[in-house]
Amino acid sequence: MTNAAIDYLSADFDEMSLADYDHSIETIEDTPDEAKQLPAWACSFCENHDPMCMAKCEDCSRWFCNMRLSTNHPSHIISHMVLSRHKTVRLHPENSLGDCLIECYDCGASNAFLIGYVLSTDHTSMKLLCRYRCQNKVDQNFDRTSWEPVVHDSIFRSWLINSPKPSERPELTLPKLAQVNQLNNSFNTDHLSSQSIALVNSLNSDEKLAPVPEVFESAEHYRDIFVPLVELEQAHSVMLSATEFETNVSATLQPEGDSYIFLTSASHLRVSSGCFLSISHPDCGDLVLSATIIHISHHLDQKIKLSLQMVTPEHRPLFKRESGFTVKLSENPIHFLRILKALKAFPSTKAIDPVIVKCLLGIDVDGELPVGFRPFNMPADFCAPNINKPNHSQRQVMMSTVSQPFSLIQGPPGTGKTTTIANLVYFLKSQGLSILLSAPSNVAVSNICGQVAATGLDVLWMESESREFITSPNKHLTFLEKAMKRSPRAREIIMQRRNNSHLTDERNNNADREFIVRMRHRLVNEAKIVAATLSSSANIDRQFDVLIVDEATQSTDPEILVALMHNPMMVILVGDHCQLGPVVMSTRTMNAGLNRSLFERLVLHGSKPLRLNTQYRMHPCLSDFPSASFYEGSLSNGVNELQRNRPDVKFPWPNPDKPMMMYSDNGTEDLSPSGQSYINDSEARQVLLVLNRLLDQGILPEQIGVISPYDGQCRHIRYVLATFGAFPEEVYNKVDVASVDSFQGSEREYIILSTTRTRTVGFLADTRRLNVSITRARCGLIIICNTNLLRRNHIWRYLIEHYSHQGLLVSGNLDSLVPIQVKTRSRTQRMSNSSPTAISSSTVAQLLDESLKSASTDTNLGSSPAVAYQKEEIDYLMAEFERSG
Ligand SMILES: Nc1ncnc2c1ncn2[C@@H]1O[C@H](COP(=O)(O)OP(=O)(O)OP(=O)(O)O)[C@@H](O)[C@H]1O
Repeated sequence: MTNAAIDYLSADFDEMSLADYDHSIETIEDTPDEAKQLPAWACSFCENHDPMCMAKCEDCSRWFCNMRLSTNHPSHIISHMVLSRHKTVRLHPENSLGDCLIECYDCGASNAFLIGYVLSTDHTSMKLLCRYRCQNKVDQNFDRTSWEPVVHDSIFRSWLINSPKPSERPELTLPKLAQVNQLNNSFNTDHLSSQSIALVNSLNSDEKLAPVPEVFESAEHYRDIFVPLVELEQAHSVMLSATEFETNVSATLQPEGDSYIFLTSASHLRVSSGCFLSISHPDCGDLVLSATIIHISHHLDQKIKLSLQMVTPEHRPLFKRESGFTVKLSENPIHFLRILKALKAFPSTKAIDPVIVKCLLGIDVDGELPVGFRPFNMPADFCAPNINKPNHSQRQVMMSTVSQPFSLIQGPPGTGKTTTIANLVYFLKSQGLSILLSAPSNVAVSNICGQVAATGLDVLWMESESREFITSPNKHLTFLEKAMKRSPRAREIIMQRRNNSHLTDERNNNADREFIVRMRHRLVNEAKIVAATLSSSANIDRQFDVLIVDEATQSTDPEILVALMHNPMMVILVGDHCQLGPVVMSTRTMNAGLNRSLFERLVLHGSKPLRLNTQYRMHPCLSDFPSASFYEGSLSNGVNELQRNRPDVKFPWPNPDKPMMMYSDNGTEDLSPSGQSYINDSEARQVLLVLNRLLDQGILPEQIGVISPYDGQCRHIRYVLATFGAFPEEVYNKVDVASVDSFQGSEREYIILSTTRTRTVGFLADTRRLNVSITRARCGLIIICNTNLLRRNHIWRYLIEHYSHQGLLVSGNLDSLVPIQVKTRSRTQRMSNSSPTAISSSTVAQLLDESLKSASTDTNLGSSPAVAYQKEEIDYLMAEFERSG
């Protein structure tokens, strides 16, 4: 069962009255006697057993009908497939097509979300063909352009499986979505322990969750609000892992250097670096190969290549297989357990200074200072070696920060958050203070370690042990690398462990482990600057004078509590609440406010963050809109047109002085092959044309980023590039194609954005996602979108008008682009051609607030594609819910 399912159905559940609920339970409980008389093919969600309406899920051998509760709700079979991630469907023997799988006529692919039909040129026959392998290879008797998916608008086409309206079948009691959720939950618990099943059952509770207030009365109050929310999140994570497996997977497994390569088409698992994977095969008995994913790359034909570091030593029999693997992802519960431990200890702990506790709770400290705190005066000409000399706003922000115990630093895109942190660390260290540097994700911790180390300071990165084999920049700063340099014995033990030869002798093993633990203790206590993710900081057993959290707006409130347990007298949170916030899995916890960071809560409560205001990333024409729309026009440009213009690049910009354009495309969205996201083939092909044009001009592929809010579209774009691209595959492989959410914090010279949606705005409506999307490019931005849809949304309409009034909204052939003018609402609301877009800050505040309510977001899994993927599911299901509402 997926979290999205639960969200979707829990949302419905919340809206049911208790009487409805009682009645629905009775209805479920009343059915068994009758159900006994139903044929084997009766729908597992309702009593429908009309053979023409039925489909069998081949992945679990259950039958479902193709009816939906009301317009735009998914049909029962599609609900089940989405909730359970099942994809193969068989028709009933009495169906006019007979007892057959819905599969590709040419290659036999049986993922129903991949299958579509093409008509013969004389319109007398049709063929079922899969989207990727066979759609483009039809012979001349068929019209390739007529290909349409068999699942349309969350239901199988009715010519394939009948789908009467509920009003046509009044005798049927159709279950509420909440009941569908509960029933489906019970199908998916086969792989769970009894403890996990208990957790999962707690998901169906109708207990109302108390909302997160802006201010807490006490530590007990804080604990009582957050513990149930974190426990619910944990339950969602367990449910997610229940569906994270695929059987009958075709793959090859081979050694490569120190690691192993698993090349597979099981691409719908939400893999990300650091995930734990187990691989087994029915022919190999109980042999289960356990491994950590250390690198992921995407291949032609939707294949992914996983580099694995094996945890189990014996796996050779698996090498001989090429199909039939079972692949399962495991969730790591430690993250939630650490947060819960900190929350439960919070009321009685002495580990946090009372003044810092008040700051955390949102209580006014009234001039009180933490024990040992003294305000510093920063020298006006302060500058750390080897990094950028601070600009005026950075210096102002640093001076205020070092004079107070608790600071919020807001860094809009490209304004030098990392540079500011590195300068601050250099100063604070020079004052003899010890510093814990933290962030929600390993990527962010690595980045900050690199900048601080560039000033010549020594940083110890306490990377989690599970990431030992994952390559990342600044690895030389990690504990294991430093321990190996410090002691030959540590080197020997770590090298032995890496070669798995330590597994043989248990006694030596214990002694070795103790040696490493002592070494760890020694290095941590000697270090003045230690870095770790918020979660891993729970393993660091010492106090620090200062806590600095980068990307603080991407972590939930209680995640920061984990790091506060180190008793800092100075806390500095750095982030930007106008960009994407933390991801939470459940709509219920989101509605209660768990997706709001501590930073954001304090800003909403009235704290004014210290804002960095000079951006060094974007061509000035690109920063106009974000500055006016999201930062009250306060952003100034640290770079000028000359520094960002590329006169050597002959690209058909509608205005050569403004390297930006919005291309209006009229393609249509479809469900992705996973059934959980969206693709838009027409936009993907337009991306290819634009990308080729940039590459033709000599732009390096590494300088170009292709982004979409939908992971399904990113995968589809990769396929289109690899299949239809004019350049060699190696060139396209160097172009970063990634979801907007995973691109937060990154930049490229040129960005191509494909917004994908054509029916509903979905989670494009999140203002903060829009902000991230349009602030990644340094030299040029091309937005490919459906303007007819997007103009229905408030903030997107402003953006469309901004482009249109400058003649930058276009359609047609790249060599003869045609400008499009959009009608504006009134002269006063119109955006000027010469001055930045004018949207009042109250409008933006309101939009941001609305976004907050509707947004779902990220954690330490954070910038990983896996999480972006989860968000899509939520979006997909929630969009369905909204439409049905
Ligand atoms: N004071 C400065 N003078 C000149 N360039 C600067 C200065 N501060 C930052 N920069 C440049 O601005 C760019 C962005 O800096 P940095 O990576 O620190 O920003 P950031 O706010 O962390 O970015 P992001 O939005 O990706 O989080 C870098 O190229 C950096 O060299």
